[in-house]
Amino acid sequence: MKILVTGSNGLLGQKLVHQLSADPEVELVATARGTNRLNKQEGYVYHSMDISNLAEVFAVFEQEKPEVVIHTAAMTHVDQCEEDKAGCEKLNVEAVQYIIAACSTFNCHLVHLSTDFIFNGEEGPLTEEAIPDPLSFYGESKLRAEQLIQASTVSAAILRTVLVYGVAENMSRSNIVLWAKGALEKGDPIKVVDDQFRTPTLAEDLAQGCILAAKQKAQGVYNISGADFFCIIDMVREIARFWNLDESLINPLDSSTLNQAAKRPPKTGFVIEKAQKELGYTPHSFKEGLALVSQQIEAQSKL
Ligand SMILES: NC(=O)C1=CN([C@@H]2O[C@H](COP(=O)(O)OP(=O)(O)OC[C@H]3O[C@@H](n4cnc5c(N)ncnc54)[C@H](OP(=O)(O)O)[C@@H]3O)[C@@H](O)[C@H]2O)C=CC1
Ligand SMILES: Cc1cn([C@H]2C[C@H](O)[C@@H](COP(=O)(O)OP(=O)(O)O[C@H]3O[C@@H](C)C(=O)[C@@H](O)[C@H]3O)O2)c(=O)[nH]c1=O
Repeated sequence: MKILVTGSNGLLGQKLVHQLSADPEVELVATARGTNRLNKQEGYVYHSMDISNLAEVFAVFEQEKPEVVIHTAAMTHVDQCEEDKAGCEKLNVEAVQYIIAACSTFNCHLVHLSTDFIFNGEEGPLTEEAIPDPLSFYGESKLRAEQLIQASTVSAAILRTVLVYGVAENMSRSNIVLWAKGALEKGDPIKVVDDQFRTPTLAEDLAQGCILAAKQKAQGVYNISGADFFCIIDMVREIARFWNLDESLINPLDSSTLNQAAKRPPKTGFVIEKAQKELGYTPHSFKEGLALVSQQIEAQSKL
């Protein structure tokens, strides 16, 4: 099966490249904007592909004719989306229309990535049937992308995920596990919200969910996240305990005092039973996820 991945330099994109390039059933085409930033460059084909350039998207699809595309690329800095709405619209909505058009022309199945930020966070954990009501422009853009896919005739799965964490190379965006670990190791006091609730997702688990959906050409909406539901401050305390760091450096904070440009939903998190039953999705526990991250950090430090 030939699978094309967009955004292969990103956190999820990198995990997909590592898993799919080692899979004998898969012929992998990795694409990202500009150069390939991964150290591993064997076992797959790479094309520079800017998802906001319709001609480039069509040229790559024409040349490669993939059977499935896993569309991970997006503007993922939530505050940047609020401050640059036109840029966000271009990447998170218009570019999705280009991917839909390419899938339709080349008869390609689409696996699309979406988010818990399409919800208002009044209650959680949420099932696939929960009613969207985004609080931020990022959430709104991702919801409109979902609606474009649902209104199209392409064969597609929409995978919604939550607060992804993990280690990758040359990352353009950090994540809470690396951020909290880094600060606590330096002995810096940190302020952590005690009014947001999530089911954090190990990047490797999300990649597994994408690959299961791709191979089965799953259709419809699936929640793909971790199974452990946390208040963010408790999650950070767990990070401190895992690496034997000083928990007294963690101070509670009310979200409203963070002064972020975009509002975050207070309580999300997902019920993942549908993905477990229908796709065979088997996420790690948060503790197992931290153990994997720890091994990867050690391996990186030996390079
Ligand atoms: N991270 C999270 O917590 C969550 C993520 N998601 C969704 O999951 C998906 C994957 O996220 P994740 O891997 O964590 O995010 P990253 O920010 O790590 O990766 C996104 C990638 O998209 C690339 N990109 C941006 N613009 C373009 C473009 N014009 N053409 C091609 N590539 C482009 C970026 O490239 P570059 O590196 O060059 O900037 C980046 O590598 C996204 O769709 C996101 O909305 C959903 C919920 C939670
Ligand atoms: C900056 C900061 C964040 N936090 C908390 C708030 C939040 O719950 C968590 C992560 O905050 P960030 O601003 O890094 O990430 P954030 O933009 O909230 O993460 C989101 O990313 C997008 C792409 C998604 O789709 C979502 O699923 C979501 O997880 O850390 C603190 O507690 N203290 C802080 O100083």
